[in-house]
Amino acid sequence: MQLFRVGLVGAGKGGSAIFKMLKEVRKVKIVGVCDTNPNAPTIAMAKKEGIFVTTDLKKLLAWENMDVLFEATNNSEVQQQIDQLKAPGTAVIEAQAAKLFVSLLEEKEELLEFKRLKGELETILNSVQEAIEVADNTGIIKYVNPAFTRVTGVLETQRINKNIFKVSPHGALAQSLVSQKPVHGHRTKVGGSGVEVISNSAPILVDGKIEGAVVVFQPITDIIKLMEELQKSNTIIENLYARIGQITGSKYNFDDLIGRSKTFKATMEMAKKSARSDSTVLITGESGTGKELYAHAVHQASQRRDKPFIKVNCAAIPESLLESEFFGHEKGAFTGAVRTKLGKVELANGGTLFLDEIGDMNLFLQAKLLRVIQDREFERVGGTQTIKVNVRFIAATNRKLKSMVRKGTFREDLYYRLNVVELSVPPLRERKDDIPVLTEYLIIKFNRKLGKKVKGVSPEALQLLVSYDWPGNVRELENVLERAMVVVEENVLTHHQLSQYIGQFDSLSSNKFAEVMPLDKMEQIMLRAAMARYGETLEGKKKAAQALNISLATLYNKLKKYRANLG
Ligand SMILES: Nc1ncnc2c1ncn2[C@@H]1O[C@H](COP(=O)(O)OP(=O)(O)OP(=O)(O)O)[C@@H](O)[C@H]1O
Repeated sequence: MQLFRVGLVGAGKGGSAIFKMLKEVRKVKIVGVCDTNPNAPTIAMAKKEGIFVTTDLKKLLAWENMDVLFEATNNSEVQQQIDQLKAPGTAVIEAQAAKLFVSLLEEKEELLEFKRLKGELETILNSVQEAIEVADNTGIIKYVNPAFTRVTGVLETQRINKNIFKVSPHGALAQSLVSQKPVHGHRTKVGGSGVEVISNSAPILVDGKIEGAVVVFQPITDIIKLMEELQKSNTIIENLYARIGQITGSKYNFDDLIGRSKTFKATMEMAKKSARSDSTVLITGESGTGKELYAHAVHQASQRRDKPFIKVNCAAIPESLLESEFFGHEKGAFTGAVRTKLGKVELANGGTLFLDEIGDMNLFLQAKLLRVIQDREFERVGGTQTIKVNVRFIAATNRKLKSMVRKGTFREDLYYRLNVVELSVPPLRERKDDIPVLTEYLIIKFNRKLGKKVKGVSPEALQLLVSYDWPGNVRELENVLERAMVVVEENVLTHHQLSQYIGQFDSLSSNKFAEVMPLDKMEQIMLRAAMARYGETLEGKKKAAQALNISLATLYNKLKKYRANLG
């Protein structure tokens, strides 16, 4: 900013008034004050401000680059001296004209400030994405910004000087002019363009008097359409989540777990305790001991009972699909990913994720699972967005995870993350007291399923069941009883009937084949053994197919072929 360098001669009353006036002007710098009286009032004021003061006029006039000199002595001798000695570029202004000089300076400054503001405002108005339109208090349109034309397709020349009450009588701008109040979120079509917009307007009030109004608007066709679509999608998602909760809720509760032995009761106690917390649970135990049943029951008794219970069988899913099965994938993440798919982790949000056969999970996925358990967040395959979830984890395995950790096939950190609460389900041979009650319970269950009226087992039959070791645990007991009940005519199961089915698992698994037999017979025996071991459910068949190293489809074909013989 260019400063006017001024000097003052005469520091009396008049000089003092000029001094004060000049101090208020931003563009003025007082370079010196002169008075023959060193005690004149302005001399003290100037000294205080660090301004040069002198009693010798020559010294003040020696300032070369002084633009203006104010003469406030009213002394003609002094005036003459000034005329003789001042630098040629210095203008002399008498005290009476000081006020005029200052107001001219101020006006100039205001003009410059106005120009600057106008420039700023123009830049803002030109660069905003929203359309802006201004009308005066009679409704004549005075201004539209470039975005107005971009949004509406109406040229500035077609709009300026039109009357808003004619071109957009129902718009927000017209409303604000009439009501002298702001209008918010007004949805309308811009007159003459048909473009749907959402607008906000406000009156322009100067000293309480309406001078016009301004409206700012955006095209809403796209925004609203997208919002409506989004709202629809959100409703669908909410409904689907509710449906997932209903469909995937756990099927069993603690009442479905039968037993009376001490070991059974201790396991139940532990399981019930874990249901009251939200900790991760690792259920261990041999195949068929009821690990999955416990997982369902823990979820069912927990706070999460109304939320999904999602099961992943880590052994049944091909390794290549496991990651996407777990975490889902984005559309186009890989060939065949035609749409975005939610993974089991996401589906289980709010509820429980049951990781069955966790010992069969590969190391790569173990690392990914660890992150979800630790941070409760993950990304879909092919996705970049981090998704947060609130999931409780329950894992189960019949493998010895600790020795897998030692061998390096199971991550130690994951093992400890999973094993917050360990629920170890003992094999049936270690809780033989449970066999009579389980038998009773299963007979009732199969009576219902098969439409039979079996009352129980004979004392010898019970003796047989209790003395047997049940390598396939409760599942094997279930299979033996069901097979016997399918064919039984009487209402009591005998030793003879049960002994036909009992032990198949044992003899087959201990590989006691002495005789040579036709291969198709051997195949039948193996099929029967696999079905006895894994059960007739879809899960069981999947496991059987895996154990036999054939596809599920082949298993179904073979079962169909040998159905008559398999009984
Ligand atoms: N205490 C029990 N009371 C009633 N039924 C039981 C009990 N324990 C197991 N079962 C039944 O035994 C069968 C096998 O149980 P489950 O599938 O839970 O075993 P698992 O330990 O998960 O087996 P795997 O390791 O092979 O997956 C199921 O039909 C289940 O209902």
